[in-house]
Order: sequence, then structure tokens, then C-alpha cells
Amino acid sequence: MTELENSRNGAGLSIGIAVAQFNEIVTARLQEGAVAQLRKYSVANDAITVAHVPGAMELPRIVKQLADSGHFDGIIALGAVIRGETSHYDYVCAETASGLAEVSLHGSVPVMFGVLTTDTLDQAISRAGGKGGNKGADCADGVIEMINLEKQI
Ligand SMILES: Nc1c(NC[C@H](O)[C@H](O)[C@H](O)CO)[nH]c(=O)[nH]c1=O
Ligand SMILES: CC(=O)[C@@H](O)COP(=O)(O)O
Repeated sequence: MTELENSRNGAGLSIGIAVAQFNEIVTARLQEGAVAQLRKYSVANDAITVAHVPGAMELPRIVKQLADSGHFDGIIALGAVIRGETSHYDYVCAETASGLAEVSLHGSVPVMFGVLTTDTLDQAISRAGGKGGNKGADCADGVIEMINLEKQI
């Protein structure tokens, strides 16, 4: 039996991060968590590129351009979609998730889904460096693991 290695060695890797500015109080913390975790795994500071977009709905477009550029080994998409009074939340969540999944599946590099979809601001903050952890840091773990896994196939 062959078991492929699970590695979080980020040395020499180039990572793109797309961050939605909507609910910036949350997404800035997701970004901080992602960058800190990437640096923890030896991704060089000048090998991390951050692109800010207006909202989660704009993430798929920019993530596709980052992925297609050939400049990055992996991409992290970060956002915070918080339910309001109308059904707009449902559409933003669904189309953002669908668009990012399509880029990850059909693109050349792995894309991490780091978009919080919550009912309240407190739930989002909890998952952006609070008791619920940091989804940005989780995505940093995942993108390095996926890059290193795919190198073995
Ligand atoms: N309500 C939230 C949004 N809405 C904005 C959309 O993402 C998009 O920018 C707009 O519809 C224009 O295309 N975005 C979030 O990231 N989070 C929200 O809670
Ligand atoms: C997730 C959203 O788009 C949300 O902020 C919109 O709020 P509302 O449904 O009250 O217009």
C-alpha cells in the first residue's frame, strides 16, 4: 500500500489570498489568521499576495484570475456573509460557494473556501480568531496540504 504524505511545509510556495471587504471587521481578522499561519509554515512574506474585492460575490472572479495567472501554487478565498432581513444572504452564499468550487475543481491550483456564512456578527467574529478558531488559519493549513499532496500524484 502507498500512503501519500501529508505535509505542511510551505517553503518555496506562492499563495494568493482574495479577501472580501464587506464585514471587514471580520475579514481582516481572517486575513491576519491566514497570513500568520502561512508564515508559520515558512511561506515567505513576499510570496503572499493579497487581493481585496468588494464582497463575497466578487471572490470567484478574482480567484479565477489569480488561479489562471500561473503565479500561485494555491489560493485562499476569505469572506464573511452574515444573514440580513431578506433572501439576499441565500443567493450570496450559494453563488459564492458554487463559483469558488468551480474554480477549484476546474482550475489548475487548489482553492480554499474561507467564506464564513453566519446568522450573526458574533458567530462570525468567533470564527475569525475567537473561541471558534480562525477559518483563515484553517485555510492556510489546507492550501499547503493540498499543494503538497498534489505534487505527489
Ligand atoms: N451582504 C453581504 C455581501 N453582499 C454584497 C455582495 O457580496 C456583492 O458585493 C454585491 O451583491 C455586489 O455584487 N457580501 C459579503 O461579503 N457579505 C455580506 O454579508
Ligand atoms: C448577506 C447580505 O446580503 C445581507 O447583508 C443583506 O442584508 P438584507 O437582507 O437585510 O438586505
